[in-house]
Amino acid sequence: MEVVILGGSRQIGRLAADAVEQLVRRKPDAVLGLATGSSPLPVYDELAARHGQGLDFSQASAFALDEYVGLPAGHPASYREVVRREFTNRVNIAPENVHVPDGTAADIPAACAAYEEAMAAAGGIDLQLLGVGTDGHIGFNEPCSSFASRTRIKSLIEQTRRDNARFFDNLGGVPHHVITQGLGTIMAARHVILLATGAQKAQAVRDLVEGPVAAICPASVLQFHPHATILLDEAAASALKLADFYRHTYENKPAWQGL
Ligand SMILES: N[C@@H]1[C@@H](O)[C@H](O)[C@@H](COP(=O)(O)O)O[C@@H]1O
Repeated sequence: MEVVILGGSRQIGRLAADAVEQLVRRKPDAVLGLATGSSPLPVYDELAARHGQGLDFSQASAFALDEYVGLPAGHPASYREVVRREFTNRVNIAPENVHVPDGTAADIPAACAAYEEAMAAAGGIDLQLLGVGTDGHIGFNEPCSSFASRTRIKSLIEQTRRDNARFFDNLGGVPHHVITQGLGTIMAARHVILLATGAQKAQAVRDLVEGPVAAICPASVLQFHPHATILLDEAAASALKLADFYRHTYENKPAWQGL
């Protein structure tokens, strides 16, 4: 796990975009894993700007992490819409190469299995962007999710529904159920980049980076990932014991090393 502490979300967006750009230039048909929420927005802004300068996504494909169950097609808070609005419509990824779990499926378990199959058929996720919930969730894998889990239906805890109510008219509009890639699915991505900003994430960041690996903090499973990068601002890093060590390590890293 590499922890990088940066000045703010612009810098975080640029560094994550550098990793995406290097991947897409090296492997034009790269498979990207997309997160929603506020944390990845600076990355998408930066990638949209770079697309304007010629960065080509025409052969790339993308898989979203998760989706609410039961929102009508076109609902502005559905992740299918968010992914389209915030990223894929702003670059030249072919619409048929953009995948989001089907939260309207009549047969949810079958839709989840089909999603796993589509990821496998695409060759697996090359680079997975992640945010983190204040309770340590990644995707919508709430505390005590199985580390071996694959894409499936989950229930949201109230804290997550409250955190996400800002995207809906009111708390009552936030679905109770979601489809999410499992922790096992996320762990199969070849590189994961988790982004966190703000003091409200400091405890979750401390737990995931320096706490014991425990299902009560689902993101802590990333300590077992062979290539996990954690990009933080100062506020999100404020509870880390070894913050100075992470700064020193990153500042003294050979320039060719990349993320
Ligand atoms: N399902 C998403 C997560 O993928 C995201 O990481 C989290 C944090 O969101 P934010 O980045 O807005 O804090 O929100 C939602 O619950």
